[in-house]
Amino acid sequence: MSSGYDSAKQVFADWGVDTEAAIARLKDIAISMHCWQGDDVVGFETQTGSSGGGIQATGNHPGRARTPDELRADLEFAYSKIPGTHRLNLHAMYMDTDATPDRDEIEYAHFAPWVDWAKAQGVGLDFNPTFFAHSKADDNLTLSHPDQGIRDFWIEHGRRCREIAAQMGAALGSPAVNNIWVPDGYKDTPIDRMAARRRLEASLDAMFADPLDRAKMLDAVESKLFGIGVEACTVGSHEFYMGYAIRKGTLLCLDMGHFHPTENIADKLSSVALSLDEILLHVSRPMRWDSDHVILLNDDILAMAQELVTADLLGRTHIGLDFFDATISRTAAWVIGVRNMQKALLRALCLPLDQLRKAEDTMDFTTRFTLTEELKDLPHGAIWAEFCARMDVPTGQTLIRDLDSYQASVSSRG
Ligand SMILES: C[C@H](O)[C@H](O)[C@@H](O)C(=O)CO
Ligand SMILES: [Mn+2]
Repeated sequence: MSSGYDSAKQVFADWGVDTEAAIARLKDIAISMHCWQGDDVVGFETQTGSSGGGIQATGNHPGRARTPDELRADLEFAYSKIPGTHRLNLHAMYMDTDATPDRDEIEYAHFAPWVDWAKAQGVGLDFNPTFFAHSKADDNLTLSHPDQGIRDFWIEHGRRCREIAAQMGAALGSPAVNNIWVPDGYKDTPIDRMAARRRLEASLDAMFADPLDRAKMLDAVESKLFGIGVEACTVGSHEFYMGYAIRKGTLLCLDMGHFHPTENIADKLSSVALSLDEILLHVSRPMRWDSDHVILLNDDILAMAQELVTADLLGRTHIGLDFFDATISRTAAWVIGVRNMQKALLRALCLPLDQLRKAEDTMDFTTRFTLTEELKDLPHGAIWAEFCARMDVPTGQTLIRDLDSYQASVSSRG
């Protein structure tokens, strides 16, 4: 234990905060790190279409993972610099097989190498059907397409992904969240939004028709405000999916990049949690038209972590990340992004909640205000450094050197 931690621990203790309890709690929070930051959302299929689904990684920083083995090596490096044990969020387009199944033909065997790897690494897996980057998604319509044949193709893809996720969860002893995001929408104002939304609802119902064991997999649905090419209407809007998730008992995925820029996503947690058992987060950072910048330790992330703690939602929220930046080291993006989420959680876990609640409950807003501002001066960095030291991961300049040297080792990739 460092003397820096000793004195910081005492500072927090003087505020009534037990930093040992905070560290112990943080150690057990698994964050689902998304595979797609590692290769700019390209995937390992041979069959693709022109549709990017309105999402796009920009930049040409060297070192993009081109194979499952390269991606796994990068992931292993990233996990080795992140304190704790975490999860991997895999997309269906990242199958690892010599076969070339179309999306409506995929099977668990095509992902078995990922499960073997996850078992060896001690990480859990989450999963996502891929409803974009395919010729049958080129209209930016999939589950809500007017053509029944196209809808059936994607329903079959979704069904298979649920089965695959359930097998992953069974193999790893922890339920895999299977998250549905479809790019469906219209560039210009549609005449019949209701028809499109009825089609999406019917397709989801067909996909979810077989109940699967919640100990093995959990269904989640993800809304979006707009994307490139679907500026006028997104069929799977927030209201659509919130209603759907409540009625059908699925998880609702709140992606922080999928709302109007002035909306406070942290504020939504306590509202939706009253009507939902579990929530999935895609922690992200929107900027202008993009919904997926790498997360900073900024006010939005701090607020999100604070809500998870103060509303007691950590036990029923699955924290996933969703960003992709190809202008910087992809492994550094993962490491710094996950660590930022953890730092935000640590700060939230180190709040003197009793004092803050008491001030609010007694309408003493001056004290609440004074407390929140004075607390910003507490030595959070020393608690974080101690956590990293105990978990045997570097901080500061050592971390930067490690990130740089790994990046140098992958820079020659073509
Ligand atoms: C690749 C992911 O499925 C995707 O980012 C989705 O979660 C999303 O947020 C689309 O904007
Ligand atoms: Mn997302």
